[in-house]
This record gives sequence, structure tokens and C-alpha cells, in this order.
Amino acid sequence: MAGPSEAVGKALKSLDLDGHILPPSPAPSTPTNGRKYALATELVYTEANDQYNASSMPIYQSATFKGGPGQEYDYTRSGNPTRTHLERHLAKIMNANRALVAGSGMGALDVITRVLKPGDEVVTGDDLYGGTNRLLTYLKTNGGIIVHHVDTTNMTAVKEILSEKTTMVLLETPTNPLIKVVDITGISAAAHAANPKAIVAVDNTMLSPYLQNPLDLGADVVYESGTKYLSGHHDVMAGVIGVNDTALADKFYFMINSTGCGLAPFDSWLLLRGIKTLAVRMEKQQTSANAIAEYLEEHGFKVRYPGLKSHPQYKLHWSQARGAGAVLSFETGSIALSERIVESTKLFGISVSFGCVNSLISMPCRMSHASIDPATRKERALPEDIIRLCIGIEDLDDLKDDLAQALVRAGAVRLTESGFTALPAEETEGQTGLTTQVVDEP
Ligand SMILES: Cc1ncc(COP(=O)(O)O)c(C=O)c1O
Ligand SMILES: N[C@@H](CCSC[C@H](N)C(=O)O)C(=O)O
Repeated sequence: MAGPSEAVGKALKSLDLDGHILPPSPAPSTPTNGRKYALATELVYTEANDQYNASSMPIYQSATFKGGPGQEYDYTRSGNPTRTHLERHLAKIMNANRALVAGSGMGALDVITRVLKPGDEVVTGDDLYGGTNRLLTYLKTNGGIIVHHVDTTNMTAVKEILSEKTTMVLLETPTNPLIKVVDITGISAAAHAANPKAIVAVDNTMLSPYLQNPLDLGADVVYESGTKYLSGHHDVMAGVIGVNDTALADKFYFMINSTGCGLAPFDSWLLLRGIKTLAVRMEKQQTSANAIAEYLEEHGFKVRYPGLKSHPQYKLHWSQARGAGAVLSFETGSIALSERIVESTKLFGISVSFGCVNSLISMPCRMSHASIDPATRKERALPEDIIRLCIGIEDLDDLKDDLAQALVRAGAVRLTESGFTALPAEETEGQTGLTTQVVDEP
């Protein structure tokens, strides 16, 4: 009988990754919006512009700046040279006229939604990051805002709910964690047709500006959690906003200064440092994510990832993005089985968040999306057994080996001549783990 290493080895060998080509897309290297160089170059190309020609922008760790009225900086809540440097750099790579940075992604969304008034209507998705759903629910309950959740992959449903009363449309694409892809151009046009003053805001956290630029697709505002791909190392919380309209940018700045949620100088510096390696991290992460998505799909799992041809909005995704990112999800048919898989991985850390150099595994309904009550999760068809994988920059074979041993150990697969295959749904419920023909290594 085959032991786990042999079976896993066989399964890995059967997978031919050579020659794998990501689907065609607009070249990320093409300079746009007045940028001088290709995006990968612009990410690292910043002029610190300080008196000593420092190669890295200094951290202006100062709350106050001496001098009188009319000087550029007086108080870090209102502005700080390190933060300004980051904002200018971000505006360039987000294709925005102006970028602003807050203390977290949720801080950025709070700034954006503060332009809403009681009675205003927001149209948003039925699959959203749990914290976004929590803030919108709070605004609905306590702020007099009317929030419509709709399947944003269904244009007919979206058009039916849009009206002249729609003040804001809030989109995530791909969504977290169901990886649904939403038509940014189509929905932006429909929202503006319904109400020319409607603000279309797109959460770009799942792809980063390296792979998708919503402002170029008709959105009014792009925001994202800089905690994820932009910083890339699990060591800073940040939120970024990009906007073209000057009046809107001024309103956002007013909110940041008034509420004091601007990003601190040291965190601004950390984000600047992270952004420099965004292109290499993202290329490596999404190439591995693509290989792992294919690996799981080939072994019989239903995988959600926009790099797979089986993704229902595959074509749409590649018409608006330059890559599929590094987050994917799949179901097993059993909550207990999913729990055992998550607990059996060794390299994949059990953690919330994504977009960093380490690979992570989680069960969204227990973790990132636990704040959405179980009845709402059911209503919105968020599977309780869903597992989310966030692929890092580790060696791909090590990651696949780790997943394979976890699937085998958890009893999620049946060993076959050529490797293993996912258990059929009707057999998953009774599984208790380690039931396959597997012996532990000494
Ligand atoms: C899609 C998405 N948007 C926004 C956020 C909020 O970001 P932050 O944690 O930096 O506040 C998160 C994660 O937290 C997220 O996954
Ligand atoms: N306890 C946190 C959970 C953060 S989830 C972070 C990230 N967006 C993800 O999707 O993993 C909370 O309640 O907000």
C-alpha cells in the first residue's frame, strides 16, 4: 500500500506545470495615464526629494512642525512629508489624480462612507468582506442609510435596484471569499445613468493596482486594504483611497484631518517599502495560485479562482484585470472535513488576511466573515465549509505537498493509481479523517 509521500509524489509528478501560460491580458508593462515607465518600474521609482538626497524617503517621526501660518506642514494629523510622499506615489500607480491614506482598509471605507447622509441609498454586493458588511449594517441601523445587497454579477438585478436615489455603489471584485467577478464598467455606467451624481466605489483589495485599475473602468473611487498586497508582509495596517474628482478628494481629506485617521509616518514608510516589491511578489504569488487552483480542480475539487477557465466570469475578469491574484476558495461538502484540512496543513498558516509573502488557510465563516450572522450567510449562499487559500511566495512544490498531505490526512481524498481524487459529496459527511490507506512517517 502506498504511504503518503509516495502517493503525493505520484500525484505531483502527474501534473505538468511546464508551459503553463496565464490567459491573455493587457500587458501590465504598458505605461498609462501619463506614467513615464512600465508599472513594475514606477513601483520602485520614487524621488525622496529631501535635503540629503536620501535614497529611501525618511520617516518624519514628528507630530509638529515649527514655523508660522502658511507653511506646508504644521501637525501630522493634517499632513506629514512621509505620508504625502506615499500618497503621491500611490496616486501614480493607482492612476488617480489624488490618493489619500488611512490607518486601515476599514478606516478608508469609513472616510468614503462619511459623505453619505441619512436617507441616502447604497447598492452593494451580496458577497462582501465581513468587516465591510459590518460597517454597512451599522450605517443602516444607526445612520439612516438604506443599504441594498444584490448579486452584483447579475446585471438585470443591479439595474432593477439602481435609481435616481442611489447615492453610492460599493463593489468588490473579485469578491471575498466567493471570488465572484463584477462588471466594473457596466455597473459604473448603469449607476451614472440612474443618477449622474452617484459615487461608484470599488474595493480593489483582492488584486491591488498592479492587476486592476477601477478608475480607468469608470469608477469614481478606488480603495483598498494596504494591509494586504501593497504592504505584503503582515506588518502594517493601512488603507488607501484613489480619486480623480478634486471636490471629492477634498471631502475625503477633510474627513481624514477631522477624524484623525491618517496613516502614521512609520506605517507610511513601511507601505512605501512594501510597494517596491509588489510586482515581483504578485507575479510569483499568482503564478503559484494558478498552479494550485488547477491542481485542486484536477483532483476533483470545485475551485473558485478567476484564472481557471471554469470560472463563470472568466472572460469578464480578463477584460478588466491583468491577473487573477493569489486568493482562491473551494468547498469540501462537510464543515468537519474542512476543519480537519485547515488544521492538517503545516506550511499554510491558519490566519485571516491575505496578500502577504506567507501562504495562509482559513475558514471564512469562522474567521474573516464570522461577523455576518449565520442566517444572513445562509440567505446569501455563503457555504459554511468554504476554505480560503491565500498563496505566498514559498516554493510551489512545497505548497502542493503540504496541501496534498493535509487532504490525505483529513480524509478528504481517495488514493488512486495516479495519485488521489476528491471524495464524492455523499461520502464526505461521515468521514472522520485518516481513513485513507495512509501510514504516518516514522
Ligand atoms: C476585501 C477587503 N476589503 C477591506 C478590508 C479591510 O481592510 P483592513 O483590515 O486593512 O481594515 C479587508 C480585510 O480586512 C478585505 O478583505
Ligand atoms: N477580527 C477581524 C477579522 C479580520 S479579517 C481580515 C481580512 N479582511 C480577511 O478577509 O481575512 C474582524 O472582525 O474584522
